[in-house]
Amino acid sequence: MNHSSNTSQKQRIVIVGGGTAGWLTAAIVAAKHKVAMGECGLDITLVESSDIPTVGVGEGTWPTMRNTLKDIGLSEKEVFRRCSAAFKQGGKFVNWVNGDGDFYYHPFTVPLGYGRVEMAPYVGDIANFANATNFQQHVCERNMAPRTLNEQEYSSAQSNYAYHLDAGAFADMLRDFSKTELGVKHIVATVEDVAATSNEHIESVTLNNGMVLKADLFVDCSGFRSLLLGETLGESVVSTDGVLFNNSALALHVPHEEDFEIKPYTQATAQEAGWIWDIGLSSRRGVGHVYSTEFTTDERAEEVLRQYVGDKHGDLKARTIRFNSGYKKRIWKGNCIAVGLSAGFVEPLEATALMLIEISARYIAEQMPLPESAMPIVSQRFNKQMNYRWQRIIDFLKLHYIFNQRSEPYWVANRDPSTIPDSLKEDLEIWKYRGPQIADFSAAIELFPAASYQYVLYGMGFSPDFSLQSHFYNERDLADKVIQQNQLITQQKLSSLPNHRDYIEQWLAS
Ligand SMILES: Cc1cc2nc3c(=O)[nH]c(=O)nc-3n(C[C@H](O)[C@H](O)[C@H](O)COP(=O)(O)OP(=O)(O)OC[C@H]3O[C@@H](n4cnc5c(N)ncnc54)[C@H](O)[C@@H]3O)c2cc1C
Repeated sequence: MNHSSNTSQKQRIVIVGGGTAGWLTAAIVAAKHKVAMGECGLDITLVESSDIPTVGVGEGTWPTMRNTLKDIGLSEKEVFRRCSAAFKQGGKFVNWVNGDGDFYYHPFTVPLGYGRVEMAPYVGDIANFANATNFQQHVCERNMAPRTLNEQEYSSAQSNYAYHLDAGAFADMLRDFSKTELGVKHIVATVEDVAATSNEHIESVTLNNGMVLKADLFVDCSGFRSLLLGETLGESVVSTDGVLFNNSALALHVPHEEDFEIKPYTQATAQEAGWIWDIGLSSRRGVGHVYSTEFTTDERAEEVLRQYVGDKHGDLKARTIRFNSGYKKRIWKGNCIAVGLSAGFVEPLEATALMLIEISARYIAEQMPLPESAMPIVSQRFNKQMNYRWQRIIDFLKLHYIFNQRSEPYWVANRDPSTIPDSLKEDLEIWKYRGPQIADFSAAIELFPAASYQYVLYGMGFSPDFSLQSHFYNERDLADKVIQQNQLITQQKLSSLPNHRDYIEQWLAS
């Protein structure tokens, strides 16, 4: 059967892959164009194999996911019900400095006074920056929800927040909603052959049920394999080898203990040759060890993970995932764009992958339908933006490693100056004298604001020498007021916000 014979003036998008990337892309594009109403110029088909499993991890999001889900038309309560979701208000990094129980937070809410007064020079102990300028760390340490039951769903008026979601359930929910509400066509079959007329143009994909699908745009969401962009069009990978060392992960689903709390943040605990993520859902925890096989063995990595979760979970089966850390040089090539793992992957330390999927899908939605003649321009612009974003992500992830004082070979190698990208070295050279400022991140496509860099850098104890510009820092009164105001806001939050688990249970019961 040749679907191209089904002539219409609509442009056809074929998405290969039904993991989170495939379904999020389908949902975002279909919702934006109101495909279900049938009047737009797009036709979207998603084909996924029932024989090739999804990666099944990826449970921490960015705050951007709130608007994404809202725009798709999903009720937040429904998302919580179906995906055993919980709130995420930031990341807590434990043992990243010297491994003796030290920790710092990267909260999602910016420091108080941000954009008005540079607070760092006025905070006595720089490592205490997040605590002195932001309430969210205090709220997280007490396992509180980001809002009260009186507030509307999706309301982030009190605190910026994201989600922890069951990855499998999330893709299933997006699939059901995309099919029933958004007009996305779904084919369960395996792509067996990809016909390309050049290394810039995919003609069609042939499925194991005999169907041949043609499209104006093919979206490669086939996961690490990158069937279309990588295998067929041969696009090369920009590797992060020598900068980010991790290439493996072991993942576990850990049942909750009795009387459990749900942590409203992702905890990343540094280990001898990697780090362990701990993500609280309402139904269980997702726990995994990300590590480098250059510095440890799989057996030792599993031992470390099992020590972390404790003996009582000794019967849980861990799943090993290998990855090549890096990203495709051209993520949109000809009539093929890769979204998700097929476009690239680096260790999930700041949960950047789903956010990049949201950005890519939104870009597709904004550009399509598109005459073929304009595709080279649009793809070139996209590639330029994505290259910049990937480089910024790599720099930001590396930042978490370079001020460690740990003695294990993995950590010593991680702080070796030869492993630090030049772009990050340049930033650090400036920040030595004044710390990261908003103007350093002025690109419209910037991902992490100066606040994120401040939380991580200062949290690790990096203290700029503010003396060269001391004449700028004559706002002690204002800064003291901000610190006092933060204490007041913190007290208000601590006395009004509910416990995270209680909130979810009561909200879902109402
Ligand atoms: C250890 C780890 C932890 C992570 N943690 C986070 C996190 O906390 N936050 C975050 O944002 N991201 C995280 N990620 C990334 C996140 O998991 C992925 O970005 C997300 O799941 C999207 O995956 P995907 O859809 O691209 O690929 P997959 O889930 O692998 O899906 C691939 C799809 O392609 C289909 N397919 C493949 N070949 C064919 C074929 N020939 N024919 C038809 N269909 C085919 C498969 O059936 C499947 O449906 C993590 C990743 C890893 C490895």
